[in-house]
Amino acid sequence: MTLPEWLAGSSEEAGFLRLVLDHVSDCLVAVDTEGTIVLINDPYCRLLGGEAEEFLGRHITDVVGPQTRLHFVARGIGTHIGYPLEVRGHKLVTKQVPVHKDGRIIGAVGLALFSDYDALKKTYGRISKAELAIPSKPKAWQSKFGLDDVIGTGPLMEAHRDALKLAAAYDLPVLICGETGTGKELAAQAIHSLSDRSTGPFVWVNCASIPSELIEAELFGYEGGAFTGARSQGKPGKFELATGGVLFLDEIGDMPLALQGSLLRVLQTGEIVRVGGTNPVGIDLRIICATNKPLVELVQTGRFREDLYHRLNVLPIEVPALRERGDLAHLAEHLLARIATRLSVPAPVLTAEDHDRLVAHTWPGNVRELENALTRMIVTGHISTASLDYRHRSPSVDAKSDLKSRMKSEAHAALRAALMQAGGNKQRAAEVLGISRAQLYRLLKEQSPA
Ligand SMILES: Nc1ncnc2c1ncn2[C@@H]1O[C@H](COP(=O)(O)OP(=O)(O)OP(=O)(O)O)[C@@H](O)[C@H]1O
Repeated sequence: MTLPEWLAGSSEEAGFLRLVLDHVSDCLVAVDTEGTIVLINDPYCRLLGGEAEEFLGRHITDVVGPQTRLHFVARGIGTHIGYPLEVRGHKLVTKQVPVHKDGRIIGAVGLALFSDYDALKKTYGRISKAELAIPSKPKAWQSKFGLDDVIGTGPLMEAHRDALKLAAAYDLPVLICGETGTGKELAAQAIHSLSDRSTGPFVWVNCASIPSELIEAELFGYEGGAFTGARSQGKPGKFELATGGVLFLDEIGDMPLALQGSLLRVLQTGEIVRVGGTNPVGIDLRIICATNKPLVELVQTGRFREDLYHRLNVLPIEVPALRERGDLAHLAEHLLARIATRLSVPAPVLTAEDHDRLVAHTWPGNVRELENALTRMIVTGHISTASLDYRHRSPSVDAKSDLKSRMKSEAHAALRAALMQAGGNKQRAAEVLGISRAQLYRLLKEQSPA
């Protein structure tokens, strides 16, 4: 092994350290903050098929390949554990950790946790068989859906699935547009699941629902004591949590203008600064945005920054509205089966009359509305869609109070169905309905006798 000056030396300790590093049977490499290799042990040199002198002083990506993240780790994006890497035809599972000195990051070390992928798979199989609990990423960070969950037939849906596959193949920003409930979040999750970042987190932020005074701290994190009520040890923001994966910015059209400026700066510099902090932290993530707002119109009327729009709109995806898709019957059958399984009841069969009713409706709430109507059908035995046509009808003044009470009772029926579907879990029921927890509690309160 050849050591950099700061590790080289003739003392007994330095000699012993060199031997230890070479006798570690796993590959080990260290870089400085520029990503330049400053240390590499014999096992790694053997895997690379060369001598240490050939590799020292070169950038890690030149030697190991572009998919390594060690140079980002050396710039402070955090630790990667279990990061898969293919080096000269060898599949490794690595751990990449920053090296600190006097409270500052001075580089990073990459260590192969497993150099033999097949052996790892066999070990994993044995562990799974023994049903040992393997700690997993928190559920909220994982994408739950893949391309197979995007149900639909016909040319529009085929083109949609092709667009998702294309977006998954390139590590570029994606802007997903479409009406409410069309499956924009589903599309974002499918892209993440299909992409090279699938082992990284999928972190979701709803730009419309976070109070504007909290949104900076939520996105960029904060240092301890940054403001009244802040945790003393500080908190990482969504950008940091999404390191190595995808940050999904839902309802981007509702992002306050001031924050749009901050987001643009992050995208330009690739760094964030926590609220109350001074040190920039490098970030490595992919941004996927979604909106049901006409973003171009928002740009024209000055409510959305044009420069940010162009940064985000690299790979645009338009999710078709349900009424345009032409595959309603197919989708309905599929969803009915899925909901029935979730509720542990047999799936009802749709009659010709049911089909007619479904096709006659315009589905302003798209697939989410269809899911809810079908859930209600399972619970009540009949399809009720009419009152949800409110956006497409103009009721007379006399009809308004009747319409209001019918909408209320529809909302309560939907609430009961969603609670059943979610096994009584209110958070999940709110998600099923696409409303906030506070709205769900309001509905529950309305429903309960005074
Ligand atoms: N093609 C599809 N196949 C199966 N399920 C779908 C499809 N599209 C949407 N869904 C389902 O419809 C519901 C709404 O989807 P999603 O939350 O992705 O919509 P959205 O467009 O992000 O909604 P919003 O604009 O209100 O945030 C989810 O339960 C989702 O699984």
